[in-house]
Amino acid sequence: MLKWFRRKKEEAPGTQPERAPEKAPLSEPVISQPQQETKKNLWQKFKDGLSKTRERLKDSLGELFEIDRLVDQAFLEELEEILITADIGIETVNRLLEPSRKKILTGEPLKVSELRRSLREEMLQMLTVPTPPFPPEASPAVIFFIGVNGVGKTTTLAKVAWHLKNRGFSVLAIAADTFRAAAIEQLETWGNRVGIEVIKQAPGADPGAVVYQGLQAAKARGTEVVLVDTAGRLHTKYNLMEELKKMVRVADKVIPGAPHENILVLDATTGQNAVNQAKLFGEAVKLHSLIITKMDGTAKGGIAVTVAHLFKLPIRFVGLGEKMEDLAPFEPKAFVDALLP
Ligand SMILES: Nc1nc2c(ncn2[C@@H]2O[C@H](COP(=O)(O)OP(=O)(O)OP(=O)(O)O)[C@@H](O)[C@H]2O)c(=O)[nH]1
Repeated sequence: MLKWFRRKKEEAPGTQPERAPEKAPLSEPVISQPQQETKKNLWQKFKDGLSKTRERLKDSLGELFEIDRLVDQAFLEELEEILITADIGIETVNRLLEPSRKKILTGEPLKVSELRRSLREEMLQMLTVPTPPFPPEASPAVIFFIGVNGVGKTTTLAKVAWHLKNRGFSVLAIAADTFRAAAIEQLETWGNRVGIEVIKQAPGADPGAVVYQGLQAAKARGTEVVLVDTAGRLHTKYNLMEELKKMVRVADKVIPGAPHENILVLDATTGQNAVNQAKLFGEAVKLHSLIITKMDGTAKGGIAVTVAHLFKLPIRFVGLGEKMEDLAPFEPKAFVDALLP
């Protein structure tokens, strides 16, 4: 749990700063005592946040796994059903149980304890996707927050900004959801709370123009990380995707290679809908990673396994509440341990 975010280069011993620290906090150690405490709390939060999903799985799986007998077809079917109720999609469940099913089909004896081990291994493997450093190693690192309305994009952007700021990065946010006036206001409120600058224009302005202005500002100020809040709803799906593509083009024009990370934000409570959203946005722009929000309020946490499996994208963080500190880095092993009995 120690490597949430990559360390700032200037804080690594023996390396020269890329840029002189601008403010006092930048010279402070990355992990101070209170932050260690926060980490411990977050670790607990991560487990607590998954409790609804765990309870759903644990009770039924616990019962099923209780006696270490030989597994048969009926057992597999029951297991399949239980996994599906935690919102692990059918395709993913099939993949998770494939090695066990093969054994049964070929008449090879398979004990419950072996199946349990295999399920754990398969799930862990599915969730272990190569995860590049965060924030990306570019200066400024430009990160787009993408997703449909209400999934928690703005809140999550603020949480990430808060964590980055605590780790000494200079951060700027761009309010590129100009479709809804309230979205701009919401980001501004969060910006004040977190203590970061928010670049905005009037509601209805061209989001590409806001991105352009924001990135120019970041370049001029030497900001290290730029977080871009994008729209989740427009008049039509076509417009939404075209607008997103345009913002990407603008970003790349101002800072070649930007955006360096497009994070798709998904709401765990929407279950399988998340799969359609990932498909839709993935068709429009390259997605680099996922953040799954509202894990605290759902028994559908299994959706994390499904999206990681289907889209082979790393899950950066999970949202565990509405406050700034309610964001935890996603740890595949901890997730599997917390979920399976
Ligand atoms: N319980 C819980 N609530 C969350 C979490 N993340 C966000 N929320 C809440 O979800 C609601 C929607 O969050 P927003 O950040 O406004 O979502 P958005 O995707 O930016 O939505 P638009 O601005 O409408 O596009 C808010 O009430 C948040 O407080 C989370 O991890 N857990």
